[in-house]
Formats: sequence, C-alpha cells, structure tokens
Amino acid sequence: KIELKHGSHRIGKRTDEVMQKWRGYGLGQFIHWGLYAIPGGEWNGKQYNGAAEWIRSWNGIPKSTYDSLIYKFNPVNFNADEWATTAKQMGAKYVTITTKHHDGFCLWPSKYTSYTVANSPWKKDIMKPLVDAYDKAGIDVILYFSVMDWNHPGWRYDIKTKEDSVAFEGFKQFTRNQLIELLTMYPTAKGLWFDGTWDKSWVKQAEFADQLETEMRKLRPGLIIGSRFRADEKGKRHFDANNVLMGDYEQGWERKLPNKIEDVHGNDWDCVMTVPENQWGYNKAWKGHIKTANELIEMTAKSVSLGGNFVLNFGPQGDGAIRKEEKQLATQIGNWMKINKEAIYNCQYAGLEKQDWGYFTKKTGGNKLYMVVFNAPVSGAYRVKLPAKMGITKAYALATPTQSLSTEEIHTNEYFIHLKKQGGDQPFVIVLETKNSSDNSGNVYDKAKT
Ligand SMILES: Cc1ccc([C@@H]2N[C@@H](C)[C@@H](O)[C@H]2O)cc1
Repeated sequence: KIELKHGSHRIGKRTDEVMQKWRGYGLGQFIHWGLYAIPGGEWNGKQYNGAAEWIRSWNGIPKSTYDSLIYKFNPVNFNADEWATTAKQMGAKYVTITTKHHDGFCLWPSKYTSYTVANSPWKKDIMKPLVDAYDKAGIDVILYFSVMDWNHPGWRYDIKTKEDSVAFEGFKQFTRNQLIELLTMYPTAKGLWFDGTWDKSWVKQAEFADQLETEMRKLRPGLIIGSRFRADEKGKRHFDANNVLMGDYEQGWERKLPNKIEDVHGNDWDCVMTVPENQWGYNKAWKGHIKTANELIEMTAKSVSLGGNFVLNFGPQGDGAIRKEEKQLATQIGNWMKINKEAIYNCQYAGLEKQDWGYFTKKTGGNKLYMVVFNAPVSGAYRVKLPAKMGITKAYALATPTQSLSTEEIHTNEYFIHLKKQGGDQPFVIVLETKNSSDNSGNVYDKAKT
C-alpha cells in the first residue's frame, strides 16, 4: 500500500441516499450546448472532420474568429421546458448539462469572466431556466464543467516556466471561484461532471484539487463528483496509486461500455454516449452510423445489467431547438421505457451468468429478476441459471403480467422459460419472481466422471 495524501478518500461504494438515488437512475440525458452549436461542424461551407464542439481547435478557423461567436449567441428558439419535456418523455431520470465546455464560454453570467451569456445578444442566464425546468420535470441536474478553458489567459497545458506557474495560480483561483459560484447559484444541482482534466498542468495540482473537492463537498453535502476530477500526487487519474477509485463513480466509460462485471471493479459508473460516432455538440452533417433506438435501448439495458447508468447525449442547435432526429429517438426510447421501465429504474447487477438472449437486471432490495430480451431463441426456450437456494415462483412477460409462462427445470438451478415467438422488432422483458428455496442439493443431477 502506497502512502497517499491526495488519493481516494473512500473505499467502496457510497451508501448515502443521494448516491443510492443516483445508482437507480438507469437512464440519463447529456446536453452539449454552446457557441460551437452555431457553426455546427462547418465553416465557410467546409466540413470539420472532428467533433463539432472542438471546431475551435481546427486550424481552418482563426481562434479569435471562433471566440467572436459570442456576438452571435442569440438562441431565439431556446425553450428550457421543451428540453426538459424531451428528457421526461425519453424516461431520463437525470441530466448532465455543459455549463462551460473547453472553449470557456459560460452558459451562466459568471462574475469571474466576461466570456459569458451576459455579454452576448441573448444577455440572459441559460443555466437558471434549464435547472428550474428539469427540477420541475423531476429530473435531477448534474453540472458538466470543463477545467481546461481555452479562453482564459492563465490556462496552460503544462507548467514549465515560472511564468507558467504564476499564470496557472491565477487560473486555479478562477476555476475554484467559478465552481463555488455554480454550486451557490444552482444549489439543487446534485453533482458535477468534470472534463478537460487530463493535461499535465492540472494533473500536477493534486493537493489543490483535493482541497477544492473537500471545499465543494463541505459547501454542498452529498455532492456527486466522478473519477475524472482530480489526480493523486503520483499523477494517477480515475484510480489512485493503490488502484482505488477516485471520486464517487467511475467516469471512464465515454463512448464505450463494459462487457463483463469484472470490468467495473465493483464501482458505480455511468456511460456517456453520442448518437453519431463522435459528435457531442450540434453537427449539421451527422456522418457515419447514427445509432437506432433499439441500439440505445440495448446499451441502457446492458449498462443497468452491469450496475451502471446510461447517459445519452443531445446536441441542441445554435438557435436552441433540439433537432428532429434526437426528438424522434427520445420518443422511441420513451415509448419502450413506458412499458419496460420497471426493469431499468432502481435495478442493479443481478449476479447471474449472462445468457445469449439478452441481459438480466435485478430490482434493488426486491426479489424480482428481469430478463431484457434482445435475441429471442428460435426454440422459444430461454435458459436461466440461478444461484443455489433461489427458486422461481412465477414467470411472465412484463407486458402481459396475468399470463404465467411455463418454467422447466433442466438441471441443478437451471431452467428453461418457455415463451413462443413474440411479434414485432422491439426488445421485451420477462419477469422472474424468485424466492429462497430450501437447498435442493439432493436432486437427481450427477456430475460426469471425467
Ligand atoms: C479527446 C477528447 C477530449 C475531450 C472530449 C470531450 N468529452 C466529451 C464528454 C465531450 O465533452 C468531448 O468534447 C472528448 C474527446
């Protein structure tokens, strides 16, 4: 064990009710919105090949030209209630909203920089109406904050000279001031989702960042902060030098999903996902594969089956409207969630061997197992292997709870659930009500002698 002053300060999952609620969200919405939505991945008719929210880093645009987009920020079609309603219809239980992305433009009227909505034609705070609208919709708000800030003169990628360290000291205070300001202005926010924390300049600030995290948690008890915020004094990120998770949940699953429970190391986690391959901010030309509702529903079920949450990204247009493709997805996913939400909300890893037909989830604190089916077996026989001393008292399709399904024991703690082919192209859920059964070790199945 390595002696660490600024490593992880907790072993194992948080057990408080704020985190228990977070653990049960299942499905969330990410919002990436800012000046980058105005060009939407295109400049002077030319497409930018990278992620639209990174267009400022394209050498095809002078930085000052990008920065002057603040004078074009006037989202006449922005309607916070419409965004919150879209999320509600999708079945999202929380939303992560960009307060400030890497370009440094603040969607709130920060006192610590002039590069905010207050100095745009829009003038008004964007964060307040958003936080209020999502709160009203019963959707918890997490504030995304990029430490890396291309607009601030004190930002440095690394600290090499005296000048660097003097400039960066000012930047560190600015960062602290903005975070305390956000937590003070939007006290209902449940957490902070940090980004832009990989560069050496910030990685070297283990003590400062540790103290800042402590200050924020003191100001806002219960605040949820992920593993991406700070490094330990050995420069280790996400997991400290003793391989213990930093923060309250793992934030490494960006545009990728774990495949087996060992991949998540017993931690809480969420997966943040784009609809196209890699576009967070609005991009006019959504090139490549655009994920379908079924794909995104499967990612949601897979995330919950492995003890995490799935957070789907929306990139509203420069005028503040949500694009129709994203609205359609929200409706399709929402229609599925209306019928099947019981298998997603307040569910967790079931501790069962994954089968070919899909994913198991388990109701937290209950005796119900859910089989979220994506690949119906041609035989109509769904294999289920349960732990010893667990029996099935009832099986039924969630959509038709009064029609019990026949359950055939085929081996020790192993069953076939029989359900003839369902119509349609939608994933569906089979519910297994379970009970502790007496130990059936005296049963008839013998192991082969090999
Ligand atoms: C290399 C890289 C840096 C930053 C990102 C940001 N993290 C996502 C959550 C988006 O904000 C993206 O711009 C993605 C890739």
